[in-house]
Amino acid sequence: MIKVAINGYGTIGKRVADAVAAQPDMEVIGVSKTSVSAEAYIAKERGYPLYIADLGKKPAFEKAGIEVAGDVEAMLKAADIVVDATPGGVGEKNRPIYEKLGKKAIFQGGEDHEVAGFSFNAHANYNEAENHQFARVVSCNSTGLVRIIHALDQAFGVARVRAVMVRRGADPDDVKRGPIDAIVLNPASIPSHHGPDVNTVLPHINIVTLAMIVPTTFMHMHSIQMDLKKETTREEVLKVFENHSRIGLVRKTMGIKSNAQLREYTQDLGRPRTDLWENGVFEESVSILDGKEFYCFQAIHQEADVVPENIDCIRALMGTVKDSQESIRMTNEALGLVAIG
Ligand SMILES: NC(=O)C1=CN([C@@H]2O[C@H](COP(=O)(O)OP(=O)(O)OC[C@H]3O[C@@H](n4cnc5c(N)ncnc54)[C@H](OP(=O)(O)O)[C@@H]3O)[C@@H](O)[C@H]2O)C=CC1
Ligand SMILES: O=C(OP(=O)(O)O)[C@H](O)COP(=O)(O)O
Repeated sequence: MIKVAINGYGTIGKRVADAVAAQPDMEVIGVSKTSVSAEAYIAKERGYPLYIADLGKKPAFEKAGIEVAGDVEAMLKAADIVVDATPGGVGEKNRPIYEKLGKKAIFQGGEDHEVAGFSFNAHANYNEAENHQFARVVSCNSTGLVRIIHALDQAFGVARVRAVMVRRGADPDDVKRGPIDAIVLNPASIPSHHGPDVNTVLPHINIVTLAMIVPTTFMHMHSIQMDLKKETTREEVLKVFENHSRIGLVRKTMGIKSNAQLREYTQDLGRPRTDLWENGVFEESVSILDGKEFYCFQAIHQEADVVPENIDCIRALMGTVKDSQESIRMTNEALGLVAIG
């Protein structure tokens, strides 16, 4: 069993912890936080040993009825590998301790590529991970882009990508963030960081991205155009998506035309935390013009799509499963991830 520590038990960390616990070849040896809050009670409820960054805060946790197993360093020592899901920028500060203890670590998209020196996506570059000590799972938007670009690149070749990201303003629990009544260009300059981020995994792709944020909390929406190298048809493209285990199709007949309806659907499916782990490509939007111009809209659930990627990244870095498709299959089966559509 691979012993996994999750440093940072927040939006991403709590999902990764549950995903690790569901795998047949992994166990959660601890999760960490800095302060007493609702998520500390969830860790207790799930039976995950809770470690804290500053042992000086132990009395506050104990007063709240939450047992503290030790400090973060103790957690790291007990682990084979750590998933660092601390807020963006903190991972970089944590890197020296992983180096000191000689632990493998996975960083998230809030860190720069250079923090790990290797950026990861299970379908695109699983086999390049072995022998690395560090990897970074690219951000939620970049993960969604890499999946669809790589799939079409494998099938038809991709000459160039132009994409617009309409990004959710905040996660559902993030009461301090906005916007409440605005469409904010984020950034106003072009390109947004997503294109260069895609290039950390797929360096040969010609891509330009634009991004803005809007007052929603559930899912980003992408408007994507790609020029393909080989002529194809809409039907052939849909087949590629149907055969991809992390690209789902929001069928026309479902009548879903928004993130809100898609959320209702994942909730009704009984997905944990309503998570949409796969890309949600809107079938009706999938278009091929002049044989080579591809268009679509896709929804990306920001809290969820990186979760299975973190699980595959654990196996890829540990070198325990050599075949990417086998790891992806194991992860999906343990999560109950059967792509929608
Ligand atoms: N949320 C999203 O939509 C996505 C986020 N990401 C990336 O994932 C990473 C994590 O983001 P997210 O989960 O949203 O962040 P959250 O703020 O939800 O969670 C961060 C967690 O880290 C804990 N923490 C903070 N500092 C430390 C520390 N020094 N040592 C140990 N634990 C610490 C916090 O505990 P406490 O609250 O007690 O301080 C909290 O549990 C970021 O890089 C982000 O960019 C990637 C894809 C999507
Ligand atoms: O990784 C994400 O977005 P990104 O792909 O736009 O960087 C997550 O939605 C977190 O983004 P945030 O920095 O707006 O919290």
